[in-house]
Amino acid sequence: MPHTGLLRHDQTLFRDPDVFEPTYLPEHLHHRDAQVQEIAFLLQPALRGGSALSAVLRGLPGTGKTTTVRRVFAAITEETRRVAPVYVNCRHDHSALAVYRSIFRQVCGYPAGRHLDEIKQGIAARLRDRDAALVVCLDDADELIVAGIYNTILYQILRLYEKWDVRKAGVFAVTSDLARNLYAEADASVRSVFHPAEVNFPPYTRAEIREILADRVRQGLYPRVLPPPLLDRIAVIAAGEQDVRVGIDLVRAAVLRAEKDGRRRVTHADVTAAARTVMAPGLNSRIAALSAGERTLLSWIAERSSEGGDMASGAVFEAAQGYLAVGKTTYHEHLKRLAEAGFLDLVPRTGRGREVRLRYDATEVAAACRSPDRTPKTPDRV
Ligand SMILES: Nc1ncnc2c1ncn2[C@@H]1O[C@H](COP(=O)(O)OP(=O)(O)OP(=O)(O)O)[C@@H](O)[C@H]1O
Repeated sequence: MPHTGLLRHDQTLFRDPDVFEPTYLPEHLHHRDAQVQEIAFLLQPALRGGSALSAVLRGLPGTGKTTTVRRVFAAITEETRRVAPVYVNCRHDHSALAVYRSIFRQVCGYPAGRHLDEIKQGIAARLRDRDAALVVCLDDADELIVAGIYNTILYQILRLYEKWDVRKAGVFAVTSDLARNLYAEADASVRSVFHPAEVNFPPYTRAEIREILADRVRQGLYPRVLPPPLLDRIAVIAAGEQDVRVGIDLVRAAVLRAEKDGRRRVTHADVTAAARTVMAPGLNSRIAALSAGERTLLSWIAERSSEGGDMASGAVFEAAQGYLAVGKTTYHEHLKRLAEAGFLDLVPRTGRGREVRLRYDATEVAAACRSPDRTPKTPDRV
């Protein structure tokens, strides 16, 4: 791509647009060595010809659970046929038939028929032929709980060996809901065969997110399209959201905006506008879900924060007295709820008390509090 003048309509800033797609599997997995090792360790017995082990994988959205499992599964598939790793997205496949059809397609290599028993029989026959142990990753397994089939699916997969004379299967149940205990959700008959190890995926730090994004930018964009300070800014926003996916979406949206205007470089304004479209819908609907009291307090905190006021929790309470009719207990309950809902952090201070720190741009929050059902208006800055 030439580097002078405006972009022609047939030119693009994307060297490889696929790397910004949700289904893209990155070549290099950053900062997940410990988790890769734990999963590889759990697969060892099956690789040596024994039973597969199970695990529960936990971590907030965008902490790399899916990517890590898919990377390890891809490596196994290249290496051996003694383990049959299968990935099921339970958001898409949340009926028993859909789950088994997905398993069948991946184990057998062609689409399944319509009858559940025949599908299970087909899976078992292929596993026996290959002398392979089945390992099923149930991503977003919570969806199976909601659909009321979590226990049935686990029970049937984990006891497949009894009925069909195959090696014992393993299940990797994945959740991004940290309040959910996928082991406790299993009933007694399942727990007698489900002894999952727990693999945790902590949120990435800002520096880690920046590194992941820098890698993606190097692969997906032409040089100099995204200036480093803007990449820093995007990493800060994504780290605030504790979700690398937000960063990837922001890069793509900002570059598309520059491309649409025929420019060769992303600007601050592009990132601001991208942040509005990528994050505002979520912010608005979450603010709309707050109680009136919580929303009023959040709006007050946003205004105080944008004016540069003292954000010590006690100072915020004192200052709010002339404005909000809340007692201390209610104030602390509201604060706790706002922190749990991810709008702010309560950061311990040296000395006493805690500091109230907004996770979002204060102007965005104040605007969204005023009209939670509409996209907030923000000045053109990042
Ligand atoms: N360590 C990493 N290295 C490179 N890319 C990563 C890494 N972790 C996450 N990503 C990228 O971030 C995005 C989100 O990752 P992923 O889907 O694996 O997260 P998740 O924890 O499964 O999220 P969810 O719970 O919402 O399904 C993907 O585009 C993925 O490629």
